[in-house]
This record gives sequence, structure tokens and C-alpha cells, in this order.
Amino acid sequence: MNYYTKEPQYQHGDPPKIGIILANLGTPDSLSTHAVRKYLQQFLMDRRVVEVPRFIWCWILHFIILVFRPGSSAKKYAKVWTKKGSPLLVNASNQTKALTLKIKKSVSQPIEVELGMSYGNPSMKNAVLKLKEKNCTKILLLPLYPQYAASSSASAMDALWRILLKTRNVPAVRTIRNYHDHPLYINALKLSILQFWKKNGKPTKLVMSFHGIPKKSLMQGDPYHCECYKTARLLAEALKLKENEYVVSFQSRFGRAEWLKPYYAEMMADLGKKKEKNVHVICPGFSSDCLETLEEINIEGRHIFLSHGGKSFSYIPALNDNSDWIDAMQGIILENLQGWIDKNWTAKKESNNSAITKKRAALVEKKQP
Ligand SMILES: C=CC1=C(C)c2cc3[nH]c(cc4nc(cc5[nH]c(cc1n2)c(C)c5CCC(=O)O)C(CCC(=O)O)=C4C)c(C)c3C=C
Ligand SMILES: [Fe+2]
Ligand SMILES: [Fe+2]
Repeated sequence: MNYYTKEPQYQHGDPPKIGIILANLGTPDSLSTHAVRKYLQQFLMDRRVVEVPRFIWCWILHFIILVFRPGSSAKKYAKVWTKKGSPLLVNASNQTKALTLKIKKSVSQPIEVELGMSYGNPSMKNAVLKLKEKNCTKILLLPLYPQYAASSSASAMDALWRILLKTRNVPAVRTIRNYHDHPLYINALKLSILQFWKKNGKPTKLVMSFHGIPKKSLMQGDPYHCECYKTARLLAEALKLKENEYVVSFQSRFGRAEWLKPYYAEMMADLGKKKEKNVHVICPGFSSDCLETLEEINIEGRHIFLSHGGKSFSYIPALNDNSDWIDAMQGIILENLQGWIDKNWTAKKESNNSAITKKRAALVEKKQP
């Protein structure tokens, strides 16, 4: 038995390529309680996500959480599920396609883009294998989380390292840690908000809501909280908002421990009670719309706000495959590819490359059982 994953045989003269992995969290394969349980089990067993000692956590997870949560989460997923599947997967796949096209148009050297999820499908392993089959010897990981958190960005990095631990011919690897204050990212958010305001008018209050993490993680050195506030400040500055025109909140508290505050649900109740006229909510930490933005923010949050006396509520969609965001992603990627892009790449080299790639693909097909 081979400990290492089977991979294409090394070929002399194979022109190497660069591979980009867009990393996201992952989502259930279907709406069934079974699929949601499988996804939650993989997700919540990750030590980056839940740091409770294993012997206690295994018990709580299997005998309490995985008994009750899959059913209630499946009902929430059902409210936002699309014909093509989970919104997170649909949006992240569209981003991958749009970025592939964009890079093909503007960079002559072949660069391959794959989507890799930390949990569920398409998996990080699938992304790495696909890139290796295309002879990518250099891989850049772009976690689709602008603000670094151990439970999101580092878990995506772990997922990649885990695959590489079982790889014989390990590629060169670079990872993008964060881009919470990158001018291209802030600008893409600004343009998307301005476009929304052009159609819907400017609100009396802009709520910028980020996914929460336990407060303990902040106290133990996680920079996520500060990066969220920096994004919010830069975005407010770019939009020329006064201090009383925007607020920051954190959502998706999980478990009983204290998480980052102010909590989104409490904030919406408060704004409702204060009869805030026109609230717009944006989630700058989510590159793709998903359960958390479409259900918790747009459905639950809207209900809390309106039922407490608020007047008008709108949700500003995530950047998804918005062309300004795809341009920004490409800009961030190219900055991180410095030294890897071959300036002397020619069309001849490219056609030679595609011939060898076809030969290699045929070889791999023959060899793999
Ligand atoms: C923005 C990045 C994210 C961080 C940081 C994060 C931390 C974190 N999340 C949980 C628990 C859950 N999160 C769930 C869904 C979910 N989380 C993120 C992103 C971050 N999470 C996304 C994009 C999604 C949506 C997935 C989708 O399918 O659309 C869920 C599952 C849904 C549910 O049952 O409520 C859980 C559970 C913890 C504990 C945590 C940090 C410690
Ligand atoms: Fe989460
Ligand atoms: Fe902070």
C-alpha cells in the first residue's frame, strides 16, 4: 500500500504551470438532514473551529449537537437553497469561472484556477489533484475570507497542508493571509454599495455585519476582530460616512460562550426600537452569499428589525462574481505571484505546453486505475 497519493509521473521538459486555489468553507451536498449532519460533523470536529478538549467535545458533538442541529439547520438551508444547489457553492463556482476567464484574457502564461472547500465538496484534495494533473508546480492559496481568523483562513491553510503531507512531489506554495485593508477590495465594496444606493437610495444607517468568533479567540491573539474594524473604518472613509451613519456588528454566535459583540440580532432589535427609518446591511467578510447572509442576515435580521418597529430594511448582496470584485481578486493574486510570472512567456511556449498537457492527461488516464 502506498502512503502517498497517486500522482502523474514526472515528465522531462514539461512546462510547469501556476495553480490558484480559491478556498472557501464548504456547505452540505444536499438539503437532507443526513448531508447536513455529515458536513457539520467534519466542520465542527476541526480543532481550529472548536477548541474544547476532544474527549469532552466528541461527547457533546455526537450526543447533543449532531442530534438536534442538522434538522434545524436543514430547515434554514431550505429557505435559501437554489435550483443549482447551495448558494455558497453556486456563488463560489461562478467566481471561479469568472476569475479563470479574466486571468486567461489578461495573462499569457497559463494559470489554472480551482475551488477547494475546507469541508465537503469540491474538496481541497480535489483541487490539488486537478492542479497536479495540469502540471502545476506552484500553488497560490487565496482563502475567500478578507479578514484573517484561525477558524476560517488558517483552517483553509491546514486543509491544503494536510493534502500536501500525503503528496510525494510537493509544489511550491504561497498563501494569502488576509486582504481586509487592500485598496482593491475596499474599492470593490465601495463600488458595489454605491451601485446599490443609486437604485435604492442612501440609508439612514449602514450596518456592516461580520461573522463572529468566540471572544476568547480575540483574547488569545486572533487578529480577526481588529481586521473587521479596520475594513469597516476604511469602507466608511471611502464612502465618506459620518460616525453616526454606520455601525459594526457580529453574527452567528455558536454555543453558550461569549462571542464578539455587539451581536447582530441585538443590534437589529435595538435599531428597530429606535425606529430607525432605513437600514441597509452589508457583510464585508463574506465573499459569497451563503446561509449566513441570506438566512440569518436577510431573513432573520429583517424580521427582528421590522417586528421591533423599524421602518425599511435592505440587504446589500455579497460581492459574488461582481466584475469589480473579480478584477480586484486578480489584482491581489498578481501581486502575490511576483517572481512566479514568467515575463518571457511566449505563445509558442504556450502551444507547446498545451500539446504536452494533452499527452500528460492521456498518460495519467492510462495509469490511474
Ligand atoms: C467569515 C468567516 C467565518 C468564520 C470566522 C467562521 C467561524 C465559525 N463558524 C462557526 C460555526 C458555524 N458556521 C456555519 C456556517 C458558515 N460559517 C461561515 C464562515 C465563517 N465561519 C460560512 C461562509 C458559513 C455558511 C456555510 C453555508 O453552507 O452557506 C455553520 C453551519 C450552519 C449552521 O448550522 O448554523 C456553523 C455551525 C464557528 C463555531 C466558528 C468559529 C469558532
Ligand atoms: Fe461559521
Ligand atoms: Fe480589536
